[in-house]
Amino acid sequence: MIKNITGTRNYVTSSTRTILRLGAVRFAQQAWTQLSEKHNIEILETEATSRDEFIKEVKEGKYNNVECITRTFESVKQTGLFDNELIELLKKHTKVKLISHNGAGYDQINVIKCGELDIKVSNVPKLVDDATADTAIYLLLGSLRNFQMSSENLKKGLWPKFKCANTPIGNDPNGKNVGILGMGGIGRDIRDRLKPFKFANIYYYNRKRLSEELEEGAIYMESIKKLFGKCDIICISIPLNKNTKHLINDETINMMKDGVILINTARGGVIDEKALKKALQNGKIKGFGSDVFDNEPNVDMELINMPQVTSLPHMGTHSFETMKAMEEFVVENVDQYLINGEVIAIVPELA
Ligand SMILES: O=CC(=O)O
Repeated sequence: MIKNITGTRNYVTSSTRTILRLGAVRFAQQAWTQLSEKHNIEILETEATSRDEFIKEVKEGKYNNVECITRTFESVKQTGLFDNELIELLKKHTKVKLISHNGAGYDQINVIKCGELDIKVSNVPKLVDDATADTAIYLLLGSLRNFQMSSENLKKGLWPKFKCANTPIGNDPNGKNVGILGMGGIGRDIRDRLKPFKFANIYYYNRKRLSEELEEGAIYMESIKKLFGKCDIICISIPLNKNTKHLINDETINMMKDGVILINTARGGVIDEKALKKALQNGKIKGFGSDVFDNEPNVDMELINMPQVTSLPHMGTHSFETMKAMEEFVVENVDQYLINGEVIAIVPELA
C-alpha cells in the first residue's frame, strides 16, 4: 500500500494509473483527494530543481508508468520548455498520453510535436478571461493617466513640492478609439469592460470575423494595418505561437498612430522589445502597459524602468477565485481522461 501525495491510500496494482504532477497545488487539494478516491491512481512529484535534473529523473525511469502529466506555467523552472527534446524523451521513457496544462496560454509546450506522438494537451480556456480582462483595464487606465509613475513619484517624496508629485498630465478614454487585437474570450471580456468608458469606437482584428451577435458592437477591421491605423489605444490579446512571435515589431509599430498606447496581457514574446523600447524613446508609442514580458521572469529592466511603462509581474490570473478554478479544471481534465481517454478542453491545434 502506498500513501498517495493527496493523503488517500491506494494499492499500486497493475491497474494503477500514474500521474506526474509538476508545479505547486495551492487551492485544489480537495479536488486531487476526490480524484484519488474515485480512481486507483498514484501521484508522483519531481524533486528536480533544473531541466538537467528532471531529464536525469526521466532517463533513470522514475516516471516509466506515468500516463498523465499536469503542469503549471512556473514548473518550467524545474523542467524547461516542453520542446521537441523533452517531449521525445517523455514519449520514450514514460507512457504519457495526456499533458494537462494549468493556463490558457500553452506556448511553453510544442503541441504539434505532442500531436505527432499521440499525446493530448489540454489547457484552461474561459476561466482566465475575467481576471485577465480586469488586468487589461487596470493597465489601460493606469497608462492613460500615468498612475504608476505618480505612485512612484509619491514614494520618492515629490509631493507636496510638486502638484500631483510632478506627474505628467494624462488623458481620458472619452472620445478615443480603442482596438483589440485578438477577439477570443479575453478580447471579448476586455471589450465588455471598455464599454462604460465612453470610447468613440471599439475596433478589433481577429483571424476570423466574429458573428454580429458575438461582436456586440465592436467594429471589425480586415487587417492589422487598418486596426493599428485607427486606434489611440491597442490591447493585445492573441496567443503566442510561431505566427505571432514578434508580431509587434518596427514595421507594425510604424502602422500605429503617433502617441499610441499599447497594452499587453497576452505574452511578452508577441512584442519585439527592442523595437518597443525604440518607439517609447522616440515617442511613437506614448505608453506601454504590460503584464507580460519577453524572457520573463528575467525581464529587461531598462524597459521596466522607463517612466512610460506601467508594469505587472505576470499576474493576470493571480486571484484566489481564478487560480482555484484553474487548478480544479486541470484535475477535471485528468478525471475525464481517466474515465474515457478524452479531455474537456483540448488545445485547438489538436482538436
Ligand atoms: O498567463 C496565463 C495563462 O496563460 O493562463
